Amino acid sequence: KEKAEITKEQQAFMKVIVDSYNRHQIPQDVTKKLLQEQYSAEENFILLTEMATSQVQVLVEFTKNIPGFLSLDHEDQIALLKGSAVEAMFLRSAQVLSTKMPNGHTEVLEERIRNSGISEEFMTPMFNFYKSIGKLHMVQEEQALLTAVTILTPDRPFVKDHPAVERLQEPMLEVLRKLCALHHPREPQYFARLLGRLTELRTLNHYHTEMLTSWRMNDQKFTPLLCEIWDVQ
Ligand SMILES: N#Cc1ccccc1NC(=O)[C@H](C1CCCCC1)n1c(-c2ccc(Cl)cc2)nc2cc(F)c(F)cc21
Repeated sequence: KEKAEITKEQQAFMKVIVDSYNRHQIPQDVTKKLLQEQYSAEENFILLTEMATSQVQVLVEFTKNIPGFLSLDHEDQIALLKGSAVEAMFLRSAQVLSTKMPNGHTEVLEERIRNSGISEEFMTPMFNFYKSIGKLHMVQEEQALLTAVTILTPDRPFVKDHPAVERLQEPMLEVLRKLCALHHPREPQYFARLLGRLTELRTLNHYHTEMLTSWRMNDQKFTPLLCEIWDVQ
């Protein structure tokens, strides 16, 4: 019995994460802009760097609210942020695309992204991921916790104190497991499928530098923050 129930302290813990996730939302202006008109590859790239830059700032604020994160070794805090920023961006983008929109909007949005300037070869892996996230119909709490679980991945490059990160990730995974059972009672494998998406997310990590440098335009410009976070320039 007690295995399934979300305890009082887990509820409080989850509230901190979900409130912070909701508070640190980028206004959905990216979808409004993309739905308004088809931009050139140059304009889309600038929009991407703007969105990605504010996404990193939002990610830092969200991460600071994860209970225990600020008591980690400072260099490990940086390593976790650097290691998860791209995945958090694709996870956020997938969640934006899987948001319920008026009829036809999702198709237009997809079309605009397909023609945004990204090289053809990356479309399939990217949209496969977006589709697989969409099919999960995650509730907001699951989205927030999945993002937190992604950030607190112990085996990121340069993380020194793995056990300390695992100790933070474990309670997160426990609450997420209970949430999945609660919101998807008829899908006992839902939690496992959710975590499987994190593996797919890592493969996108692998593509992202090429996605940016092969954007259909010459000499892409990056903000200093993105040069830090993305392995570019
Ligand atoms: N960055 C970022 C970010 C942060 C918060 C919310 C959405 C974000 N995504 C974005 O802005 C980009 C836009 C930027 C303009 C040109 C077309 C893509 N994006 C990406 C996409 C991110 C990266 C890389 Cl290499 C390729 C694609 N997949 C999207 C899916 C969506 F449904 C969506 F609306 C936007 C999406």
